[in-house]
Amino acid sequence: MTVALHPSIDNGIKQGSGSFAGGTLACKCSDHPVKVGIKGDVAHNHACGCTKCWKPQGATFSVVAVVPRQNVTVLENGDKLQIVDPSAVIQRYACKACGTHMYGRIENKNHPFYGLDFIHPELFQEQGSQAPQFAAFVSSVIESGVKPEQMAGIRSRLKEIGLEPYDCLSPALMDAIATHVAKAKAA
Ligand SMILES: N[C@@H](CCC(=O)N[C@@H](CS)C(=O)NCC(=O)O)C(=O)O
Ligand SMILES: [Zn+2]
Ligand SMILES: [Zn+2]
Repeated sequence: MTVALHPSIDNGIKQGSGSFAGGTLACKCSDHPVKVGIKGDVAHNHACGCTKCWKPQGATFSVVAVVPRQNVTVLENGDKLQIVDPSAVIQRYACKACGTHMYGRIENKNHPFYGLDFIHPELFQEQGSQAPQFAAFVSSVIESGVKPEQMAGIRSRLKEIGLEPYDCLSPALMDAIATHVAKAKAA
Protein backbone atom coordinates (compact mmCIF):
# COMPACT_ATOMS: atom_id res chain seq x y z
CA MET A 1 0.00 0.00 0.00
CA THR A 2 1.33 3.48 -0.88
CA VAL A 3 2.17 5.68 2.10
CA ALA A 4 -0.31 8.56 2.43
CA LEU A 5 1.40 11.89 3.03
CA HIS A 6 -1.10 14.62 2.15
CA PRO A 7 -4.00 14.62 -0.35
CA SER A 8 -2.52 17.39 -2.50
CA ILE A 9 0.71 15.42 -3.15
CA ASP A 10 -0.30 11.77 -2.85
CA ASN A 11 -0.99 11.52 -6.58
CA GLY A 12 2.26 13.28 -7.47
CA ILE A 13 3.42 16.87 -7.40
CA LYS A 14 1.50 19.25 -9.65
CA GLN A 15 3.87 21.96 -10.86
CA GLY A 16 2.84 25.60 -10.48
CA SER A 17 2.06 27.75 -13.50
CA GLY A 18 5.03 30.01 -12.79
CA SER A 19 2.78 33.03 -13.20
CA PHE A 20 0.33 32.65 -10.32
CA ALA A 21 -1.01 36.11 -9.56
CA GLY A 22 -2.51 35.27 -6.16
CA GLY A 23 -5.97 34.28 -5.08
CA THR A 24 -8.30 33.57 -2.19
CA LEU A 25 -7.85 31.06 0.61
CA ALA A 26 -11.10 29.65 2.01
CA CYS A 27 -11.60 27.64 5.20
CA LYS A 28 -13.64 24.42 5.26
CA CYS A 29 -16.89 25.94 6.60
CA SER A 30 -19.83 25.65 4.22
CA ASP A 31 -21.54 28.48 6.09
CA HIS A 32 -19.76 31.86 6.30
CA PRO A 33 -16.27 30.59 5.38
CA VAL A 34 -13.29 32.68 6.36
CA LYS A 35 -11.67 34.09 3.22
CA VAL A 36 -8.17 35.49 3.01
CA GLY A 37 -6.80 37.26 -0.05
CA ILE A 38 -3.20 36.61 -1.15
CA LYS A 39 -1.37 38.83 -3.64
CA GLY A 40 1.16 37.08 -5.85
CA ASP A 41 2.62 33.58 -5.73
CA VAL A 42 3.85 31.74 -2.64
CA ALA A 43 7.52 30.89 -1.96
CA HIS A 44 9.37 28.04 -0.21
CA ASN A 45 6.35 25.79 -0.46
CA HIS A 46 7.06 22.52 1.37
CA ALA A 47 5.61 19.59 3.24
CA CYS A 48 6.03 20.03 7.01
CA GLY A 49 5.86 17.11 9.44
CA CYS A 50 5.80 19.18 12.63
CA THR A 51 2.93 18.92 15.10
CA LYS A 52 2.10 22.64 14.95
CA CYS A 53 1.33 23.11 11.28
CA TRP A 54 -2.26 22.46 10.22
CA LYS A 55 -3.02 19.27 8.33
CA PRO A 56 -6.29 18.27 6.69
CA GLN A 57 -8.12 15.24 8.14
CA GLY A 58 -6.01 12.08 7.90
CA ALA A 59 -2.85 13.74 6.52
CA THR A 60 0.59 13.00 7.95
CA PHE A 61 2.14 16.20 6.63
CA SER A 62 1.08 19.79 6.29
CA VAL A 63 1.76 21.67 3.05
CA VAL A 64 2.85 25.20 3.88
CA ALA A 65 4.47 28.15 2.10
CA VAL A 66 5.28 31.78 2.75
CA VAL A 67 4.15 35.13 1.34
CA PRO A 68 5.09 38.68 2.34
CA ARG A 69 2.81 39.73 5.20
CA GLN A 70 1.69 42.83 3.33
CA ASN A 71 0.25 40.50 0.65
CA VAL A 72 -2.20 38.92 3.12
CA THR A 73 -5.66 40.44 3.70
CA VAL A 74 -8.59 38.97 5.61
CA LEU A 75 -11.53 39.41 3.22
CA GLU A 76 -14.53 37.76 4.86
CA ASN A 77 -15.65 36.43 8.26
CA GLY A 78 -12.47 37.45 10.06
CA ASP A 79 -14.46 37.43 13.31
CA LYS A 80 -14.19 33.62 13.19
CA LEU A 81 -10.39 33.72 13.45
CA GLN A 82 -8.49 33.09 16.66
CA ILE A 83 -4.80 32.58 17.44
CA VAL A 84 -4.13 28.90 18.15
CA ASP A 85 -1.17 29.43 20.51
CA PRO A 86 -0.27 33.04 21.37
CA SER A 87 3.04 31.88 22.88
CA ALA A 88 4.27 30.24 19.63
CA VAL A 89 6.78 31.96 17.37
CA ILE A 90 4.31 31.66 14.51
CA GLN A 91 0.90 33.01 15.53
CA ARG A 92 -1.44 30.76 13.59
CA TYR A 93 -4.85 32.27 12.90
CA ALA A 94 -7.42 29.45 12.71
CA CYS A 95 -11.15 29.34 12.03
CA LYS A 96 -12.92 28.76 15.35
CA ALA A 97 -15.63 26.71 13.62
CA CYS A 98 -13.69 24.28 11.39
CA GLY A 99 -10.16 24.55 12.81
CA THR A 100 -8.48 25.39 9.49
CA HIS A 101 -5.36 27.54 9.87
CA MET A 102 -5.70 30.51 7.51
CA TYR A 103 -2.35 32.23 8.04
CA GLY A 104 0.53 32.23 10.50
CA ARG A 105 2.32 35.45 11.40
CA ILE A 106 5.62 36.17 13.16
CA GLU A 107 5.51 39.31 15.32
CA ASN A 108 9.11 39.13 16.57
CA LYS A 109 10.95 41.69 14.42
CA ASN A 110 14.28 39.95 15.12
CA HIS A 111 13.16 36.57 13.81
CA PRO A 112 14.90 35.48 10.56
CA PHE A 113 11.51 35.03 8.88
CA TYR A 114 9.90 38.24 10.16
CA GLY A 115 7.86 39.79 7.36
CA LEU A 116 6.70 36.46 5.96
CA ASP A 117 3.33 34.87 6.69
CA PHE A 118 2.77 31.12 6.50
CA ILE A 119 -0.18 29.85 4.48
CA HIS A 120 -1.54 26.54 3.16
CA PRO A 121 -1.74 26.72 -0.66
CA GLU A 122 -4.25 23.84 -0.84
CA LEU A 123 -6.81 26.35 0.49
CA PHE A 124 -6.54 28.48 -2.66
CA GLN A 125 -9.74 28.54 -4.66
CA GLU A 126 -7.51 29.00 -7.74
CA GLN A 127 -5.00 26.61 -9.35
CA GLY A 128 -1.36 27.25 -10.29
CA SER A 129 0.52 28.32 -7.16
CA GLN A 130 4.09 27.13 -6.64
CA ALA A 131 4.43 23.36 -6.04
CA PRO A 132 6.05 21.95 -2.89
CA GLN A 133 9.85 21.94 -3.16
CA PHE A 134 11.04 19.72 -0.25
CA ALA A 135 9.88 18.11 2.98
CA ALA A 136 10.79 19.58 6.38
CA PHE A 137 10.60 18.33 9.98
CA VAL A 138 10.12 14.79 8.66
CA SER A 139 11.21 13.02 11.87
CA SER A 140 8.63 15.11 13.78
CA VAL A 141 5.76 13.00 12.37
CA ILE A 142 6.72 10.46 15.05
CA GLU A 143 5.46 13.03 17.59
CA SER A 144 2.03 12.77 15.95
CA GLY A 145 1.91 9.00 16.31
CA VAL A 146 3.81 7.65 13.28
CA LYS A 147 5.87 4.60 14.28
CA PRO A 148 9.65 4.89 13.87
CA GLU A 149 9.61 1.77 11.69
CA GLN A 150 7.35 3.59 9.20
CA MET A 151 9.94 6.32 8.62
CA ALA A 152 11.95 4.54 5.91
CA GLY A 153 8.77 4.12 3.83
CA ILE A 154 7.76 7.75 4.39
CA ARG A 155 11.18 9.10 3.39
CA SER A 156 11.34 6.91 0.30
CA ARG A 157 7.82 7.96 -0.78
CA LEU A 158 8.76 11.64 -0.32
CA LYS A 159 11.82 11.11 -2.51
CA GLU A 160 9.76 9.21 -5.07
CA ILE A 161 7.45 12.21 -5.58
CA GLY A 162 10.45 14.58 -5.70
CA LEU A 163 10.46 16.03 -2.19
CA GLU A 164 13.86 15.69 -0.54
CA PRO A 165 13.27 14.88 3.15
CA TYR A 166 14.97 16.97 5.85
CA ASP A 167 14.52 16.72 9.62
CA CYS A 168 14.68 20.49 10.03
CA LEU A 169 14.34 22.96 7.13
CA SER A 170 16.13 22.70 3.77
CA PRO A 171 19.86 23.57 3.66
CA ALA A 172 19.07 26.83 1.82
CA LEU A 173 16.67 27.95 4.57
CA MET A 174 18.95 26.75 7.37
CA ASP A 175 21.77 28.77 5.77
CA ALA A 176 19.50 31.82 5.57
CA ILE A 177 18.65 31.49 9.28
CA ALA A 178 22.33 31.07 10.25
CA THR A 179 23.31 34.08 8.12
CA HIS A 180 20.68 36.19 9.89
CA VAL A 181 21.96 35.03 13.31
CA ALA A 182 25.59 35.68 12.36
CA LYS A 183 24.75 39.22 11.16
CA ALA A 184 22.76 39.92 14.34
CA LYS A 185 25.69 38.76 16.49
CA ALA A 186 28.16 40.89 14.51
CA ALA A 187 26.02 44.02 14.81
N1 LIG B 1 9.33 18.68 16.67
C1 LIG B 1 8.52 19.86 16.86
C2 LIG B 1 8.99 20.89 15.84
C3 LIG B 1 8.16 22.16 15.89
C4 LIG B 1 8.82 23.24 15.04
O1 LIG B 1 9.93 23.69 15.40
N2 LIG B 1 8.18 23.66 13.92
C5 LIG B 1 8.84 24.60 13.06
C6 LIG B 1 8.34 24.41 11.64
S1 LIG B 1 6.71 24.99 11.37
C7 LIG B 1 8.69 26.02 13.52
O2 LIG B 1 9.30 26.90 12.95
N3 LIG B 1 7.85 26.27 14.51
C8 LIG B 1 7.63 27.58 15.03
C9 LIG B 1 6.23 27.66 15.59
O3 LIG B 1 5.52 26.67 15.51
O4 LIG B 1 5.82 28.71 16.07
C10 LIG B 1 7.05 19.50 16.63
O5 LIG B 1 6.78 18.67 15.79
O6 LIG B 1 6.19 20.08 17.33
ZN1 LIG C 1 -14.10 27.55 8.97
ZN1 LIG D 1 5.54 23.02 10.70
